[in-house]
Amino acid sequence: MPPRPQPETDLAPDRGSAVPPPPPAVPAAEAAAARADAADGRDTMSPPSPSGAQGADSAVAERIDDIPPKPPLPAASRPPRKKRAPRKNAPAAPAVPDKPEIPAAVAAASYQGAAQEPMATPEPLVAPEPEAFVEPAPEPEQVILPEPDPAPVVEPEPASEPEPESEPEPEPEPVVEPEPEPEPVVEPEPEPEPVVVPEPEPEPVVVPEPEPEPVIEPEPEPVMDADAETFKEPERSDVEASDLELLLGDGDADDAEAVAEGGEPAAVPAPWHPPHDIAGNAGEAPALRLRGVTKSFGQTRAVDAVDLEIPAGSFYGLVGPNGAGKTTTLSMIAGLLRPDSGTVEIAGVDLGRDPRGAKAQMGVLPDRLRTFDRLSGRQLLHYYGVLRGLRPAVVAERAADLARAFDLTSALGRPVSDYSAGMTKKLLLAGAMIHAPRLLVLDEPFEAVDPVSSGVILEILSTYVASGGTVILSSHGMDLVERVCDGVAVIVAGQVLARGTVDEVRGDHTLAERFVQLAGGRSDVEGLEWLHTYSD
Ligand SMILES: Nc1ncnc2c1ncn2[C@@H]1O[C@H](COP(=O)(O)OP(=O)(O)OP(=O)(O)O)[C@@H](O)[C@H]1O
Repeated sequence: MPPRPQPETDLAPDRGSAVPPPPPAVPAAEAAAARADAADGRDTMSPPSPSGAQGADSAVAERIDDIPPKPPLPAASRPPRKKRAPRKNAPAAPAVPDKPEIPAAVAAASYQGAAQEPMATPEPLVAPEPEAFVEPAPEPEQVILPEPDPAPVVEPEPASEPEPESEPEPEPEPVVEPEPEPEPVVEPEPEPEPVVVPEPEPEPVVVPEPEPEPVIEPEPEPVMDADAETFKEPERSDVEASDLELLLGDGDADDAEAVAEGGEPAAVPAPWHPPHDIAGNAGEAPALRLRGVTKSFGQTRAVDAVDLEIPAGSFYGLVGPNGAGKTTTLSMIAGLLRPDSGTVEIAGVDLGRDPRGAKAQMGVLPDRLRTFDRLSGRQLLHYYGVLRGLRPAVVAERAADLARAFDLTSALGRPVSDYSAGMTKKLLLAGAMIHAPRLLVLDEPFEAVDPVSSGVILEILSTYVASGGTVILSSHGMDLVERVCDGVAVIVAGQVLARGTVDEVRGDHTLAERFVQLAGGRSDVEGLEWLHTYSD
């Protein structure tokens, strides 16, 4: 060990009373490390053991054994022991000679001096004179002498003094112990559990089939109890809502607009002489009768004085080129549009005068599949049925039957927005049928529907017609119309150019050929030669 300047003055008087053998010289680096440990308050004064630093650790471990066991801590929350880590790297142990036990007070005093003059030690190491080494050794013993027991026998007591040395060390550890205690409070890592719990939430989102009732109950009121004026509300709000409510309620969109603007609620019936398109029972009101129905959009006359009479139990087709006025005509039949002039009767009930009574006898598949598509298929069918005044149990039973017929059973729990176009069309067709109306008004019911489903729909409709129901549909499928319909009307530019039974209309041609004749033939395709030049 290097000479320690501070103890020299204190130990001079008693020097020689007990002089231990001089310790061997210590390399400068090790001595500096030892002093660094001393400056940190570490136990470098304890006699070096054969194992060096490990011996010091074992001594500390023995002291730790006297401390009551700590509660187990989670690895993550256990604080790092900063004071132990450097001790493992303490290099002084191997070369430090044996030293006598030194009381803690002396050690503290001597290391205080060392800490005050840390840079003075290297110089004595450069000149390792034996005299300098003799001085430090007696230092501890002569410090003991001033104490009550001068006899060297008392020196063993210093052996008991190390105990106080060991006491202060455990002190920091008890300080460490309380620290972990609060951490166990942090342990409640049950936090991840509540995080895991929310995962099941998506399931209740998928289950929301009890929702239909709360969703449906509020809205039927304005519809079922409505008179013509109440339809101003759906007009103001939502196009989709108004479509469905108008299909089921008392008025139509134009009624609402007219009433809101202070105009007349319905068109004045025009004089009309019924053309009997197809044979019906004498004296029985036709399922559908149009008299001079006209509708214009600005300068465009979409429907121009259309007359139709369709007996009950008919399967009737409305055909025509794009923009001919088919959808406009069907919309006026359904009550979605109010004619500019003319009248619409459903089973003898004037739609303009008694929209509620007329609509109660109709089921409508509108052209655009606008609906409440955030509902599931089952919810939407429930909505349709309850709005029609059916009891929920009846609705559920019929919905299951229709879904089975249209191969939608597995899709009933899914939102309608996720349906394909064909699935949506079949679902809305089921909704149009759920209240068993006398008349079905279907705008292109087979569009986007696969052949299998088309066959199913045709079978259902044929059975429906055979039992007395009436169907009027629009379609571009001439073959289909020719095959399944009893009567047909060809409408071009808003006017009916031909009507009657299918045989009457097609004559000696196919219905497609007759359609082309009436619609004006093929358009001019000249001038498109550039299409064959290919830009690449
Ligand atoms: N809301 C509207 N506003 C303005 N014009 C309209 C409106 N609805 C339809 N029309 C016009 O009325 C005419 C008839 O349209 P409609 O939809 O009834 O034809 P369509 O026979 O059903 O055609 P498609 O076979 O293509 O469905 C077209 O000229 C169309 O542009």
